Amino acid sequence: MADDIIIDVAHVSKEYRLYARRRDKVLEAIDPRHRCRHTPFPALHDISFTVCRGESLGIMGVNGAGKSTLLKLLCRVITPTMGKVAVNGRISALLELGAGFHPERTGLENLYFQGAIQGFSRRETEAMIPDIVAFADIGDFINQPVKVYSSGMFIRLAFAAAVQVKPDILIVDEALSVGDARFQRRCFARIDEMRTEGVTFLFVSHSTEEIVRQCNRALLLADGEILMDGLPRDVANRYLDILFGRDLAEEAVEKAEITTPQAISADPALCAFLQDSSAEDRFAANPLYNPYEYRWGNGGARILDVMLSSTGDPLHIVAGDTLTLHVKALFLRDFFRPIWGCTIKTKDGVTVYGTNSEINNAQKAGKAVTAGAMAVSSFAFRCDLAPGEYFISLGLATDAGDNPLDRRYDALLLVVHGPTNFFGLGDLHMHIETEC
Ligand SMILES: Nc1ncnc2c1ncn2[C@@H]1O[C@H](COP(=O)(O)OP(=O)(O)OP(=O)(O)O)[C@@H](O)[C@H]1O
Repeated sequence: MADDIIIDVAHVSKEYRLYARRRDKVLEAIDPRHRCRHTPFPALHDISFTVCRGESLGIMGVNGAGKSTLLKLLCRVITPTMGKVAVNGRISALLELGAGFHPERTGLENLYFQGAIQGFSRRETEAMIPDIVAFADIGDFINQPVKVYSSGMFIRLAFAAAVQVKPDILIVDEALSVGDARFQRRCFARIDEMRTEGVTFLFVSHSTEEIVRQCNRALLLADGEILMDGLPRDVANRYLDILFGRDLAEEAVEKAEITTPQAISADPALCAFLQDSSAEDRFAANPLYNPYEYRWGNGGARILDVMLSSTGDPLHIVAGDTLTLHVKALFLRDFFRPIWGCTIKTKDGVTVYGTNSEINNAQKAGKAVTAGAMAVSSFAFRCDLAPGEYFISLGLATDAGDNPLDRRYDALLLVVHGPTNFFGLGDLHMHIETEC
């Protein structure tokens, strides 16, 4: 294995055995005449990838895709049916909640026990314990049997122990999500420190945003195979695609009899925008357009065009300008209450703000439409963002629980210029007063 490769998974398959009845498993184990009383279930099929030292790899996939199986193979909790897993370093894993903790033993006793399992002497474990206890911050519960812990306490202790043993590879499953927000923030801050120290990080999460934020590479698993290996944002988009489908109905556009909105405006550019009844997609001609947008939806409607107006110069947006995004869509079916949405994210995927006509109580935006209707919704806001680059996503959905009609993720790039008198992402217009 090359020096910088810390994990090498080569043609790995994992087959579980499913038994119709519990006694079949026992019979199979003890009696050679009953050797085949199971149905094989392939959880992973011919998986190959390598991870380099210092990489942060996110793993996504729907329930049952094989994520936990893969992590268990890496941690040697289970062995592959075929193929080879090579790991070149110490792994610390936070897999299933409290895995490895004995319920009848106290937190402290479990720490000594785990230390011994990991190959530390009692003295070494003793030296680590004050830091573990301080990080876990569960007070006197450290002396209580872990069976009385809440799931949050469990994960606090498990995480504190996992990071204290100075691993080369830290593996975190969904487990962290049971910790409260403050603890999660401390965990991710600690993970950040470890990553800058060169620790390799493997992270399974259903939160695409968290993976985009924490990882520099991502794998997408589907039905036990690697469907995609790439940049977290691209992989996250593909994952959302699997979750919600992507079947825009091109032919329906041709069939629709189009009616344009009646709105008029004093602004000639806006007037032209409103009256344009073409069913053509005009995004590519917009100066804000991001050609790497990710689009998906069930084709019930199409977001065709967008126009940005501003109290300042729409081509040079300055923090504090009031902006309006006019979004035009063509509906290809009747909808009782379409929901128009808009989200603003940083370039690395952190949502700064998102809303839609439903939660925003914008009754007029959500009024019924018939097939062939073109409608324009406007999203007006004061752009109190820090100078920087942001992606705007637009979406149309219904409250009927179907897939979104059309979603255009990161469709526009908004560049905000300064100056400002704050730091952070958004201007809260803080007022500072001092009395002496
Ligand atoms: N011990 C087992 N015996 C039989 N089948 C199993 C076993 N463990 C997992 N499986 C099956 O293997 C498949 C992959 O499971 P795995 O837990 O790896 O998926 P996952 O992607 O982690 O899912 P989730 O997001 O729900 O945690 C699933 O269909 C699951 O039912």
